[in-house]
Formats: sequence, C-alpha cells, structure tokens
Amino acid sequence: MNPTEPVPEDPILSVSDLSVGFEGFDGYADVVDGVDLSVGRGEVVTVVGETGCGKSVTTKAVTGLLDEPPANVSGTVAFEGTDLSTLSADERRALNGDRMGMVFQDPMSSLNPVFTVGEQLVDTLQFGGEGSAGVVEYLRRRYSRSDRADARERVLDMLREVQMPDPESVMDSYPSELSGGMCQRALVAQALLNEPDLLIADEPGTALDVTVHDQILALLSELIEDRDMSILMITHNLGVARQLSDRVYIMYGGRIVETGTTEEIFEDPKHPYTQGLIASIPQLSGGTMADGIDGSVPEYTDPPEGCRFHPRCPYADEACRTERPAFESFGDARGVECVRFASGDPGPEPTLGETKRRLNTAVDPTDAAADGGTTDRAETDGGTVGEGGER
Ligand SMILES: Nc1ncnc2c1ncn2[C@@H]1O[C@H](COP(=O)(O)OP(=O)(O)OP(=O)(O)O)[C@@H](O)[C@H]1O
Ligand code: NI
Repeated sequence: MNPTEPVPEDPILSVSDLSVGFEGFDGYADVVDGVDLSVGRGEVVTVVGETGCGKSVTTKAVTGLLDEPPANVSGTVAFEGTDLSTLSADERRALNGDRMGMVFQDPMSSLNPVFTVGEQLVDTLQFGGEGSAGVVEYLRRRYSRSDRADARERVLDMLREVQMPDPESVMDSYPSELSGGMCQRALVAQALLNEPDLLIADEPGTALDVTVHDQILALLSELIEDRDMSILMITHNLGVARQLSDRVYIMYGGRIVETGTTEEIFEDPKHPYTQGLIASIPQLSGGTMADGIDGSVPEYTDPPEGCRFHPRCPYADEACRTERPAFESFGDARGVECVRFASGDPGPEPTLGETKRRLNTAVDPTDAAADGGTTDRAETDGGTVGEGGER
C-alpha cells in the first residue's frame, strides 16, 4: 500500500496503483495511471470527474470486466484484503454475483434481450453467487418448483422495493418491452438481490433522460439509507456526490487528484481542478461560470508531461509542465496532487475564489480585457492568466 494514500481502517475495497492502458490504432492509450482508492465498511464513496476522465475504465478494472488484452491492467485490487488477481475465474464470478453488486450506465445493454426480466432476476438470485453451481445442482434448482417459486416471490419483493410499476407483468416482459427507466430499476433490483456487501454503481441512469435519471438517483439514495452496504459510486455530477457520499475522490486524466470527506471537498476544495468543477456549478458556488473549465481532458495516447491538468490549469508554471506532483496527504482521508500544495512550494495556494476569477478571465478574454483591474491583479500574482484556457 502506498504510505501516502489516506485509507480507512480495514477497507472492504482497496485499490492501489491501478493502471490501465489500451493498445490502439493511434498508439498506446495510457488511460488510468496509478489510481489508489478505498471504500470502508458501510461507507458511500463517490468518484467524480468530467466525461473521459477514466471513471468507467477504473470501475471495469475493479470489477474484472476488462478483457485483457486489449486492456493492459496493473496494480492491486483487494476485496476484504484478498488480492483479486489470486482468485480463479469461478471464485471471481462468485464474488461478483454475491458480495459485489454492480449497476452500469447503460441499462439497455446490461440486460439479456432473450430472457424475460423475471427469468434473469430469478436466475441471479438462485445462481448469481455461484461461479459454477454444477450442472446437476443448476438443473435441480432451476426446475425445482418450490425453490423457483420462492425465488420468484423474493424477486417480486425486490421489484416493489425499487418502485417498479406493475412488477407482476414486468416479470414476464422482455427488456425490449420496458422503458429505459424500468430497465434501470430492474438492474438496480438485480444488483441488490443477493444483498451485496459492496455496490459499485457507474453513473446509473445517465443514459436516460434527466427526469428518469433523477428518479433513479432518488431511489438509490433511499435504498442506500435502508442498507448497511458499502458503495462505490461513479458520477460526473457534483450535486449527486455531495448529496450521497461520505467521501469523494476527484479524478482527472486517469489520476486521483484530490480526496477528502464530502464536507472537506465542498467546503475547502484544494486542487484547481476540483475548484474549477465546483465553480462551474452555480448552485454550489454562487458563481456564474456555467461553461465549465475551458479545454478538454487529455489525449491518452499522448498525455501532457508533468501534471496532466496543467494545460487547463490557471496556476500552471514550469514545474507543472515537467514534473508530476507528489500526492500530499493531510490527515486521515485528505490528500491532493498539486505542486501548489507540496511541502516547500513557495507559491500561493489556490483558493476557490481566485480560481473562479482566473478561470472566468481565461474563459472569456473579452470580459477580461474590459475588466482591467482583475487582469492586473492576476498578472501580479503569477501572470498565468489565459494559459489554462488556450487549447
Ligand atoms: N476499450 C477501450 N479501448 C481504448 N480506449 C478506451 C477503452 N475504453 C475506454 N477507453 C478510453 O478511456 C478514456 C476514459 O474513458 P471512461 O469511459 O473511463 O471515461 P469516464 O470517466 O467513465 O467518462 P463518462 O463520464 O463519459 O462515462 C476515454 O478516452 C476512452 O476513449
Ligand atoms: Ni463512464
């Protein structure tokens, strides 16, 4: 374990130095680059970052769903202290179906189109946790009327719990006969059927329209409250992270750039990227920067040298362009990877207000020119205004 990484005692999930790359036509894409994260028991942890930051690749690597090759995965993923790379394929499947539940972004492609929802969910309940129950055992239970009927009752209960409209008829429907929102509810039900200890949810509902997405999130937060379950939730929505999580990881360009308790991240964001994200959300910052941070996430085939955020960072200087900053830990669950917070760095530490001002200036050069006072002040304290926005 990386000694600088803040981890809860006895985590249920612990990921260290996870890297994932892909061989592709444009060369090697170095996507996830040394990620450390952990989820404590009963903890709700979110990973937040813009689209393309590597959140889904990280969760797929954690859940063992990346095919290797083409993916090239290194690092350790441990569940209750067991390194998952030491498990056999059967043990791994058993763990995924039983102790670890998963919900993914796209509900349509996650259900099997040729079986009814009921068949799939009853199968999950009866066999989800067993890599290979054995053919005889499989047939016995699949066709044992009492087992099957019991399972059906439990699935129905679960469908009611996820507030599925008309659960009886949904049981006998094929996924194509349901709306996206209903498929997503079915998947949430499926993930929870075996009462997993850890739920991994990768932006459930984002493939759906906004209202349905909101309903799914509301449902999840209700289900979370009622259960003693650890959750690793992926989102690009800071409001969701703030509402649901105990602890937050901010991801940028395949790296964790900041972590802290939800309160720390929102009350005292340190990394300029975190500050930029918060500044982009008017409801959170009272700000006006509705366009987000100018520029886009890096090309993973040719990521920037040094800090991967430097081309967009309003504080970037020579050091940021050449050296990867060290991850600095403060206290138990708090850390940031930015040279401005490195011990011994003499420069001013970024603040939310200053970052907002610099990003606004960078985003709209006409405003900046009109507002001479702002530009002058920015120039005297570093002169980096504008560099972050030019791409
Ligand atoms: N199988 C793959 N082969 C090559 N590149 C991939 C593969 N899967 C993902 N990537 C690349 O990895 C990068 C990160 O993708 P990822 O899906 O993890 O982003 P994300 O943070 O989940 O974004 P979103 O919020 O849109 O879901 C992207 O540039 C993507 O093109
Ligand atoms: Ni994703």
